[in-house]
Amino acid sequence: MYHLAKGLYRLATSKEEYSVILLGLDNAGKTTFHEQAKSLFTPERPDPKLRTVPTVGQNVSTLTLPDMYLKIWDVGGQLSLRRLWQSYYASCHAIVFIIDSTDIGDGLLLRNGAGEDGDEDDEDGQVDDRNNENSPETGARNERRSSSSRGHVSSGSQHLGRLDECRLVLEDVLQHSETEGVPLLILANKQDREDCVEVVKIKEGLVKKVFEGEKASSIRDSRVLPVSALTGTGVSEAVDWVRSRVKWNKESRPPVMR
Ligand SMILES: Nc1nc2c(ncn2[C@@H]2O[C@H](COP(=O)(O)OP(=O)(O)OP(=O)(O)O)[C@@H](O)[C@H]2O)c(=O)[nH]1
Ligand SMILES: [Mg+2]
Repeated sequence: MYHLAKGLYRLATSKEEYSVILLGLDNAGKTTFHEQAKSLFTPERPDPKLRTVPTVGQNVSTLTLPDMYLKIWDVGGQLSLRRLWQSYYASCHAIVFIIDSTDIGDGLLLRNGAGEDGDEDDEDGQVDDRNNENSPETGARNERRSSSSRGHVSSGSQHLGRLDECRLVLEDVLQHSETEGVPLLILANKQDREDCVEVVKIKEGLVKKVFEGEKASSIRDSRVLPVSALTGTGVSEAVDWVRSRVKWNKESRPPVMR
């Protein structure tokens, strides 16, 4: 009787737990996004720690949502750390791939096919609180970006960014057999900055090309959203997208009960 009651109690109080991995090049804003998500969705509601350092290893937290726990794995994006990502693929329920929209070279995206005026996608409206003057992206941080950006290309005064590196890394993630069918959210981060590339250009010039190369059999839920992890704009919407897509995909990737 005791065991039955205990079992029923557990059933009534337990929730599904899903896991999501944050991927992207170093300096993309994964840890900043993670901090904002924790601040919004953990019971303690801690202030986000926005002075980040490059992640070596992993940061983990569990968000408490009304209908599930969402475990976040924030891993390091530096080149030497990317080989560790694959150890998370089999157990993750969604992938959030974060792009630094100020470091993928506007010029290159346009040459790769996205029109200047692009077809605006109403669904994915731009984040409109651009406050570059107040941007805490300091000189020191920019230094960090230059030194860690192995794929960073510049030609004269033109900053061509890390578009190719970003594309290759994303392709590599999606080609891995263990990520097949896993919902993918691509976040065009740093949309608060004046020099960011608009989400429509990122979709046309980068994401579309990556998907064209995907195996025809690999059907996955995907979405591109503009965010500013630093200001927090779009973070809640991003978490909500993940929440709905992992549930949708639960027959393929069942949750664990907690
Ligand atoms: N302006 C602006 N800066 C941002 C934004 N998100 C992150 N940053 C800055 O970008 C830098 C890198 O952010 P992190 O969150 O540490 O980047 P990361 O992807 O975790 O980097 P690794 O751990 O090395 O892989 C920091 O200086 C952040 O303040 C954003 O939305 N807007
Ligand atoms: Mg980090």
